[in-house]
Amino acid sequence: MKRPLPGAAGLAARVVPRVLSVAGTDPTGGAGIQADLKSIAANGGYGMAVVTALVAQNTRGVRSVHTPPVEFLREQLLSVSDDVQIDAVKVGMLGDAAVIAEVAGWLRRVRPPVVVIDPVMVATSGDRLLSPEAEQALHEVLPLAGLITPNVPELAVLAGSRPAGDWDEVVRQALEVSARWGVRVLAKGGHLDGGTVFDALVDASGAEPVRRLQAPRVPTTATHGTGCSLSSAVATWQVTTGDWLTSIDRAKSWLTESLRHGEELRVGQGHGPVSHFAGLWERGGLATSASGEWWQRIAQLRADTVTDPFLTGLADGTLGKDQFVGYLAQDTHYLDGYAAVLSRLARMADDPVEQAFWAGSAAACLTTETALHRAWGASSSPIDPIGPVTRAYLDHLETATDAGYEQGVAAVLPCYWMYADIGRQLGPSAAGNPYREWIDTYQDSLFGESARSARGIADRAAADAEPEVREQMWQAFEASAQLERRFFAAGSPA
Ligand SMILES: Nc1ncnc2c1ncn2[C@@H]1O[C@H](COP(=O)(O)OP(=O)(O)OP(=O)(O)O)[C@@H](O)[C@H]1O
Ligand SMILES: Cc1ncc(COP(=O)(O)O)c(N)n1
Repeated sequence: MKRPLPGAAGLAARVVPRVLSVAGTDPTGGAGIQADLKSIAANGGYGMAVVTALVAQNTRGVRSVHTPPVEFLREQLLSVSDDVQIDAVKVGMLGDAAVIAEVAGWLRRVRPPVVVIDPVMVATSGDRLLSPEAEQALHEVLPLAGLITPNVPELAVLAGSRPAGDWDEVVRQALEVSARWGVRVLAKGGHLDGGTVFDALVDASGAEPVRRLQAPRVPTTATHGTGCSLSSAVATWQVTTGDWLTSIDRAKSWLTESLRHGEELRVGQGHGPVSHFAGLWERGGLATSASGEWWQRIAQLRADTVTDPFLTGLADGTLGKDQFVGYLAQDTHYLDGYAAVLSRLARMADDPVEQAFWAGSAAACLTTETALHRAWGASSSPIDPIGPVTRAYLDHLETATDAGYEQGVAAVLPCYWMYADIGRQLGPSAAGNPYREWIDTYQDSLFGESARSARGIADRAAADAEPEVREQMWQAFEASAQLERRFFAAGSPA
């Protein structure tokens, strides 16, 4: 079953896959359950974990393994499945035959929609994580998977052969394993040499049995837990994409990026972990978005604004012409004053990009928007006197900007953002709507882009501001949002 892609659903909330890792532990956080939880989160999922074995290990090797009684494993598995709807399961270290039997029984009963099994046998350090007697017991669990992800030595054990020396042999063994166990195989080539790492998705019963993937080999010692991290990422993606090759491709792009940053973590003296969130940190930073929080806090006000009779009348074209012209006259006063404040911000900004943005916005106010007003017969130097709400709004913008650049930036933001949001919510206007041009101006993608830039500037200013100034920014933002709402209400049909 396909679920909508995260982020692709427009206004709908993003679907967060609920992914369970059934695996062993690594107290240094690079492999096993600790890596799985990071990988699931980094790939957009909600991670859960059932521990099969407690492993005293670090980046250099394994000291000892403690396996809790299988009754307790059963309790953990049932605690999750009795309460939570599980979208995907990743199975890692199983350790011994009794654990394999327990997990296989649970999988047969619960039948999670996505199951990825990483047949963990030996750690990167060379230590065994599956007793040799238990290799046979894997027969019971592997066919329950949608995908298994052996590395070169694990594939050889499953194929009953010697470890493959080259890529063709890896693919031959993967075909054999896929046919014998009736399961899809992601054969991983990380253990082979060469500047490119190969992996192959092999399904002996498929129309295209072998699909190859390749990626540049990252020159790094930080490869501890790559297998764990990859299989969890694939399980997470499979919930939303519904296509194994796409899921593997996305997981691998993320893993390659995470491998590139692993050594920066400086964890341990052996094979260190990959940096699961490096890409996210780089793209999103660590700062929370102040504007995002402010936007949430004015949710009710925004809802009241879009349902104001003035705006609903505009949207369906039933608003009286006089009312609209009266509104435009006030808006012309407003835009004059707003452009003056934006020009002040351009002079106050330290950053040349911000200076140019405010100056460009001021110019756009005076040209594009006043042209729209003129087309509607409202004079560019209106005769209608300035109304009390317009006066109050402009006074507020000036006062906020007197207090400082940060406060001024926060005060001008609602005009960008609420208009862009209103334009988006009103949707494409009907062909016969007399107010079509006005609505379309605010739906323009350039307007949305300006709103995003203004937001970015406000967030940067807030991130660097002292708490007291940040609080004043919020107050300036909220007061402007209130005045936006009152501005529309002033134009509403009596
Ligand atoms: N140096 C590297 N550069 C880029 N990709 C790599 C590198 N090492 C491993 N990979 C990729 O990481 C994934 C896991 O590969 P590998 O064959 O090492 O599995 P594994 O042995 O189970 O991992 P682990 O190191 O956790 O035991 C594969 O997709 C592989 O292509
Ligand atoms: C609990 C546990 N599970 C799996 C691995 C394999 O990971 P790697 O081969 O990268 O060390 C591990 N070391 N520990």
